[in-house]
Amino acid sequence: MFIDVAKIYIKAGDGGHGAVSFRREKYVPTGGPDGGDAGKGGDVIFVVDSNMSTLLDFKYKKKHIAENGQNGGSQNMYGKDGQDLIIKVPAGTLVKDAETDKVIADLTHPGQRVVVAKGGKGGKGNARFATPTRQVPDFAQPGIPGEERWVTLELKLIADVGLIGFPNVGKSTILSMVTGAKPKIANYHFTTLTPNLGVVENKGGRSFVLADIPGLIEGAHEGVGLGIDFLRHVERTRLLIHVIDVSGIEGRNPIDDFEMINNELVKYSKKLADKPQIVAANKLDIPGAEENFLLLKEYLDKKGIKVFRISAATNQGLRELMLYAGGILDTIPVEEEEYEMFIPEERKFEYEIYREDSGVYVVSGSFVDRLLLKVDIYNSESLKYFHKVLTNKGIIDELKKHGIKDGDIVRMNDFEFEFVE
Ligand SMILES: Nc1nc2c(ncn2[C@@H]2O[C@H](COP(=O)(O)OP(=O)(O)OP(=O)(O)O)[C@@H](O)[C@H]2O)c(=O)[nH]1
Ligand SMILES: [Mg+2]
Repeated sequence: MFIDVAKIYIKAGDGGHGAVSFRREKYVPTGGPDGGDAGKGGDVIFVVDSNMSTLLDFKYKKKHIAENGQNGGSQNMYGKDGQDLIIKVPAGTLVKDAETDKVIADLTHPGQRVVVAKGGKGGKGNARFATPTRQVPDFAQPGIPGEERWVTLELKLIADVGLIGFPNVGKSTILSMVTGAKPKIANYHFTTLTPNLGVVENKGGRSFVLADIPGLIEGAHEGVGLGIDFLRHVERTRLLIHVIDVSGIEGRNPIDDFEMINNELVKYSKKLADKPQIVAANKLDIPGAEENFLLLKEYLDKKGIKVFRISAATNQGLRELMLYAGGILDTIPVEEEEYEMFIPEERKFEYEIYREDSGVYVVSGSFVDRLLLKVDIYNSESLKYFHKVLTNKGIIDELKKHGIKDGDIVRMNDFEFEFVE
């Protein structure tokens, strides 16, 4: 089975909590603080494995969770970091945030590694908060939760040239004749159910990777037949070879075939429809094909589209076609795929300030969410730290710009406090 899309849940490890602890020594009623720092949560890291060719593994295993960091201990004991979780994927895997469909990572070359979910930082132990004026810090930092999200994995085969066309026109036959690939070939529609790849070793020319995908029919963009999902695999090619059966044995007109397939391409993506395309008129060994070929050629000549006369079954014209394809490949610029990159909420420094009708100043956003996680609002020492961060990050100044005065109320999520300069 060929699985080329999968949706999985990933979660990086949570940071452990810093410890609150005091030394106990003989004859000393209360020793100094000795609560240790906690460990960081493990990251979730994607790595390209050249031995993998499908996303099949992800059909059964949906949840991928990295280890949490350990809590800090007394006597300044550090908590251990959680272990990273390595997820292996085949080359050509695009990792997208499932919610926004934005791209998190584009994994193309073997060995490539990308951290897709960051482990949370471990909290500092109370020993870290001791200062000359604060000798008994009775608080420590909690750990930060690890990033978590649902991601969609999409596998796009990495080929230079793609074969497209109606079912049964001879796409797989071409692949089998010009590469070492052994795709299934048969005289019925939808013989090919999953894409096939092969390498064209162009002697005296440029070698390239050729992809054969399942056939398209009218309405493919609405899911008719096998649909157009497989077009994803030719999205990254530089050139399309549009295979048309000019024998007419299936009762269709080759010119209509050409238009119909291109119409489906446009409905899938304008970019794909605009890709350079050459036509391979196939099955010229069948009587009557020649006439149809001439009509098709006249039609395509007017459009400036290059057409080749071939018979895949008898290996006629394939070498010229492949040499031509290899020859123009380098003249076609590789289009850098443009996608909207995903920036995790947790990594943005974002907040918003506004004044409610009641007069309360509201500060909200991912920055606030994160800050509140680090602060123990019932602890005065921790609150001083909180105030310091608000000052350093410019939030106090922002509040003043919004006209805040001493005694006004500020609300951050569930936490309200009186503003005092
Ligand atoms: N006479 C003749 N038959 C051909 C030629 N090329 C392919 N065929 C036959 O056409 C039928 C379909 O060939 P395939 O290569 O499976 O066609 P396909 O386009 O891959 O079909 P799908 O996978 O169903 O989309 C098979 O019976 C082939 O033997 C040709 O040049 N001449
Ligand atoms: Mg086929």
